Amino acid sequence: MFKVLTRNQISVKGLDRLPRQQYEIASEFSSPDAILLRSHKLTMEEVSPSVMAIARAGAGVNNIPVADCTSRGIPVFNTPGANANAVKELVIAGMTLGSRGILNGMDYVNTLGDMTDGAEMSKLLEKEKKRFKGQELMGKTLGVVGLGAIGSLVARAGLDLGMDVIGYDPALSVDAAWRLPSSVRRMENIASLFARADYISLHLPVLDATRGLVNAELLSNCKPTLKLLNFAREEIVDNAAIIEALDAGRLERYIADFPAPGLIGRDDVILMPHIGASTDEAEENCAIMAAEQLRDFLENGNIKNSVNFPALALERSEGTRIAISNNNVPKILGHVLSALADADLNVIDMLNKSRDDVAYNLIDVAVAPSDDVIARIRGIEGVINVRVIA
Ligand SMILES: NC(=O)c1ccc[n+]([C@@H]2O[C@H](COP(=O)([O-])OP(=O)(O)OC[C@H]3O[C@@H](n4cnc5c(N)ncnc54)[C@H](O)[C@@H]3O)[C@@H](O)[C@H]2O)c1
Ligand SMILES: O=C(O)CC[C@@H](O)C(=O)O
Repeated sequence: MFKVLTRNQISVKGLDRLPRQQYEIASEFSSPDAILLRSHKLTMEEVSPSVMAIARAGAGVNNIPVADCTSRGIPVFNTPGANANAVKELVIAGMTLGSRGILNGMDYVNTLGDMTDGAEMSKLLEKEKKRFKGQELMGKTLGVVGLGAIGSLVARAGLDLGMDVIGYDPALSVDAAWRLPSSVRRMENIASLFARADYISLHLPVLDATRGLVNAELLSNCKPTLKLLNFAREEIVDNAAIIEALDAGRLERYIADFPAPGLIGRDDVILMPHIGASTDEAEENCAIMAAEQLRDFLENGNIKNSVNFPALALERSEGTRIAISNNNVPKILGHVLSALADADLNVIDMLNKSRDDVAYNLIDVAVAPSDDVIARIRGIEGVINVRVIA
């Protein structure tokens, strides 16, 4: 029986992918095998020694101490693309909310609740509506920073709305480049994008390199009519610089999924309570993907969509599987294979891959290894953890 500790509300459709005959799921366990979470800020103190894997039902993993997990040999999974459409749709809403007097107009209408004369109301609305005039998106330039799962959908939506779309992504994967419409013009640097765009939408992860990326310098070189949308993460923008640019008339509007003190209550700021991925569909997609990835790891040792371990999948063969994480240095696999050979254990199939400082191996042996062999493998210098999968 595997024990899966949940943090946050995880869609039942996802949890149903973990059959209850094999999985216990609860929000309290003293020794869980895995953790399944969303935005909960996880600390290493919460990751007991029994934890073998952590799955994030979502894209961003900045709430998980990934480097510490790597050094403990714990793969961290996420669900790339599973909530991308939900975010894209909210970005489109953000662009229209930022361009038209929709929110103020609705607020105004709600002040008329005491009027009883419909004809009088129509007359008044026709007179007042000029206060809520806005601009169209068609023909404007949309800059997309980060052209991955969400950014590429936003870029495509911009084109569909008749916008010129420019993009910046210094680490674009080959797959993401293939997904991108050819009419999206790639900018050499983020400053060029900021200088040209009427709307900018951020879709990049928080990393050391992206923390505070949108700062006073970038905002000093944009159009004063710029509408900046942040549905990525709060940490990517310098909120003080945003407020300063708005106050100085160097930025027209900030539309974000991350409220913070100082931003709330301003006419030129539209804030949402981190609801980019809050749709039935996205929550289900993320939970299903996270649960399936977790299950394949726990039952077979396979790894898909990990942010710190290599992707690796080996068909199950007869025999017993041994999963080994080790430091990515030479000779460790050789020592492991010697330990197996010395115990007369025949290797049926195996796969070994590395990513940065960590290597991961799946080795299928004909006969179940003894505790002594496993102890010997565990004792090899550089081996992080060893798991026998029946
Ligand atoms: N508001 C929400 O609820 C919500 C929902 C989903 C994702 N997100 C956030 O959006 C981010 C992006 O999600 P995704 O699914 O598109 O991820 P993704 O991994 O598919 O795409 C991220 C892209 O950002 C690029 N990138 C990295 N560093 C960059 C830099 N310095 N400048 C420009 N681009 C850079 C990467 O190369 C990649 O193509 C997530 O990391 C998460 O923080 C927020
Ligand atoms: O789980 C959520 O609601 C937010 C998820 C989102 O921020 C993400 O990074 O995928």
